[in-house]
Amino acid sequence: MTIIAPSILSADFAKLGEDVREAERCGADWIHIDIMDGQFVPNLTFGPPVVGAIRSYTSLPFDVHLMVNTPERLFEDLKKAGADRITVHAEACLHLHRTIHAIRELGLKAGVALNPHTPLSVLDHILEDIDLALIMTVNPGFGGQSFIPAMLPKIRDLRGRLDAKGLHGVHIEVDGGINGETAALVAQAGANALVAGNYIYGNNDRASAISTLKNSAKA
Ligand SMILES: O=C(CO)[C@@H](O)[C@H](O)COP(=O)(O)O
Repeated sequence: MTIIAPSILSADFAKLGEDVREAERCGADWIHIDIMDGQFVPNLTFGPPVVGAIRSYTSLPFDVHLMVNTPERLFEDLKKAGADRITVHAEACLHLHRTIHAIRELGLKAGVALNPHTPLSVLDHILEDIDLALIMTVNPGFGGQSFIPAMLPKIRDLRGRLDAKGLHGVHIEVDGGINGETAALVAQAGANALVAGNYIYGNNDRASAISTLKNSAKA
């Protein structure tokens, strides 16, 4: 079953807790939380205190996507705030293997995100060490951008590499421009976790948006 993770970047920041609760009621599987530092990406969002503030609104796993430089400085605070999985950008980590293990040593699931231009080969020697690979299907920083179709062969290639190594438990997550049409394409290519911001939070009927994503991914 495909995992649907609404990105709260597109939620109403004035009522984040309620929007997170609603996502759970509407059938979401994870809550995707975008933390941006205004340096690694041009946008700035929030940090661990806000993650902690919304924790009591849902029992869904918190899937934290760190678009920040030196991400390791946030790990302990994010754990205390209730994060379940933390994804760092390969481009932001000089010592990626060490960084991933620092997440796992806290008892959290570890993911690595790749910008559209970053080759899969950066994951070659750490595939066994990760719980999730996040293929960015837009350039990170903003919601509401258009899906980059050139990411489809990248997803397919990653699925092949994971299968070849028998790593069936590693999630392939995609993020950016996911809607009813692109959900089907990325799922066919091998993605099993779909992040969607605008498509869910921009829709008055969020339950129907989530079920459309699930059905498209299944088709
Ligand atoms: O990480 C990001 C953007 O950098 C995403 O999580 C966006 O929030 C996705 O938004 P949509 O493209 O689905 O509107």
